[in-house]
Amino acid sequence: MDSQHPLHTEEQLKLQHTFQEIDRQQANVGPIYRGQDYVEQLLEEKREEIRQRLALLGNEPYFGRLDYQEEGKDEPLPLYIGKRGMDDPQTSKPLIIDWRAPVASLFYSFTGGEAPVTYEAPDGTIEGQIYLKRNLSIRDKTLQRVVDSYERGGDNIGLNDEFLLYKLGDKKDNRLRDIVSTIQAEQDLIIRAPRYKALIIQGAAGSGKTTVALHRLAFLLYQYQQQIRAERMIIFAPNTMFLDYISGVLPELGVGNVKQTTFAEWALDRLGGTVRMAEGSSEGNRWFSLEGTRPTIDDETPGRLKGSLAFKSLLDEKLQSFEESFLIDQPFEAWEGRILPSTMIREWFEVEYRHYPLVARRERLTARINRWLEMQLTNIGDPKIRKDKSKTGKQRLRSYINKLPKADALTFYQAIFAPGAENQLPKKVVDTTRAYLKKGFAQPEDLAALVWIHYKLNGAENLVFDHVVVDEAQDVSPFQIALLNTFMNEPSFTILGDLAQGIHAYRGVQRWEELSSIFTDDQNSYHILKQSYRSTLEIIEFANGILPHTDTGLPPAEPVFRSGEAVDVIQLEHEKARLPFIDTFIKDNQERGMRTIAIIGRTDEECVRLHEEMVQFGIEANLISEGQAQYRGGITIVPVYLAKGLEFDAVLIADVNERQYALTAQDAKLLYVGCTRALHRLTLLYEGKLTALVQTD
Ligand SMILES: Nc1ncnc2c1ncn2[C@@H]1O[C@H](COP(=O)(O)OP(=O)(O)OP(=O)(O)O)[C@@H](O)[C@H]1O
Repeated sequence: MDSQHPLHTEEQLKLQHTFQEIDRQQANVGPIYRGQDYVEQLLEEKREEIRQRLALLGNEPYFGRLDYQEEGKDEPLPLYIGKRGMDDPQTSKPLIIDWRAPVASLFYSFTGGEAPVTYEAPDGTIEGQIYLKRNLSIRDKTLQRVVDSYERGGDNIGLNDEFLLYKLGDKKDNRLRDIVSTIQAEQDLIIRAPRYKALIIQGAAGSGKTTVALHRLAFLLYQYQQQIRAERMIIFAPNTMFLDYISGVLPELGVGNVKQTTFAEWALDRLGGTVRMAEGSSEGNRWFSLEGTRPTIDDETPGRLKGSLAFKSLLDEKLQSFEESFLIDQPFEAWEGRILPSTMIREWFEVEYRHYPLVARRERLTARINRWLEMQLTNIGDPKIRKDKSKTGKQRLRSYINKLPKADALTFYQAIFAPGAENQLPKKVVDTTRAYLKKGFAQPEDLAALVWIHYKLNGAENLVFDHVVVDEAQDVSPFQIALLNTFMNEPSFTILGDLAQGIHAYRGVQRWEELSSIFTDDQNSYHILKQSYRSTLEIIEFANGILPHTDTGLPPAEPVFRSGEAVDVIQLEHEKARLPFIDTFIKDNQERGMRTIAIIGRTDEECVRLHEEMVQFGIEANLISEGQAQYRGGITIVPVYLAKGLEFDAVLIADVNERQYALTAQDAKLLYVGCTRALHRLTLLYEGKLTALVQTD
């Protein structure tokens, strides 16, 4: 809509008034309090919250308008919807409605037509009519764009997608962004789903899974503000660089203090420094290298096996028999003739302290025997004899307790893999695990088991989750989810992933049932997101061609109708042509306004080599390697297995010959991940014979 249009002027005026109101309210908040008075400090916390809310509104007060007439009211009212709400202090009427408020759900669920609409409010279902749905884009305090996606009585053809397409056409920087202004109905259902559910979401690449999960957290905090605390919510993501990439979304939504971590970091923290990770446990070397023979993946693959619920049951059995045989069947003899019978010791241990975890029971038992000993000593009149007996008694108590087995997670876990241990586990897994455990190291796939044992032996520290988000959940194991579930009174999970991107199949799940089986039927809630928002129609259709080779049986992703350029698959005449091609690709895309450009390689080694060659050629780029903590954006070289979760305006897959991407499900998943990283442009290069995963006709 052009800026001279009367509606533009109307909205311009409304915006000016809104900014004046925000300024007025900001001026009224009052000065910052830095004193020691407790009540004042509490008030200051509230004031600070208001300051932050108004600051957020000061950038972009709202993004949508819905003209809505509630049943029984005389006329429609314009509702302005923003990231946070703001009331008129005089009338207490809302000037801006928080996008998470019940009535705002209409903005997302409404897709046209003149039929009455309903939404769920705390008091029940509310019915009404919609007259107008308008998107407003405000940047740098100015109104940039006004798009009506519905007007009652109008023809409304094609209007619905216009604003979404305008947003999707944006070029990206190095951060994932919020999507409050264009959340789609299928996404909104997930965001607003009830709290006590284990939501499992299978979503196509680019369907907004990560984004939706973050918006869901913001929603839960709003909806259950009296019951849920941000500090007790946690997001698990695959690596620290990905965490950096998504770290902007929650603050943009005005949410702070939600812990964002990787499973390994969290697990090592729980184990309190008692376990170290083995050198060379890097996944790039183990699973994605092209050197040597490619490992096969089955139920005896260490990650699959140690992540299974069957392995957890095996540990539970071992833990139980450990507990049952924990005590030694011997009385405690403090000194000659002064005996505490073993039946008494067993009574204390098995009855009185039964509810404590093993480590605490051991401590309590020690203290109890010690108290018994002190009692015996008080009966001795002669101080010298008493001193002697005390010395002997304490020494004997120490050695008695030392005979009880050591109850720490690593020692227990080592015993599972000790020679001769009967554990029905495959010999190969037992041998390799024993070798590195002996040196005090663990591999990533041991962490769930170690934390579980630690928790069983020591009891849960004071750790309760109000909600857990697990992103890229196709890569996590049932054992990990079952473990996290023990830190909740009732399951409250958002578990999101895409089996077609299950490149870590050696430790992840192959079917969602592996995770849903942890929960009861009424706790489970399964959703599918088919629509893909990230890429152009051409890129999605191209990637859909690879999908059948992933052997996941998943349906093709559905594109939003955003057409771009054709995907190029280009054969190089000679290796020497590669660098000049990359150079031109980068420059060409930069000229077209692309901000993030990725050159995706197959392995770590290939990317390191390519990076060196590019530097020599005079092309500056950021090389991404495993363990990296930051994602910088700009021009990136990245091995395909680390590109998962990220996105780039333009992508060049550096070599797609048949050796790099063989006709296997695992390679198909890798190539699918690579292709679906691109928003606007995708090119594949190869030398020699093209991979059979790609069809050109
Ligand atoms: N409703 C929407 N409006 C605008 N943009 C959207 C919407 N949904 C998703 N997007 C955009 O699509 C892109 C993909 O989102 P996101 O990374 O959350 O998807 P994903 O399903 O986690 O992808 P992947 O499985 O490939 O990691 C992002 O740029 C996001 O901003």
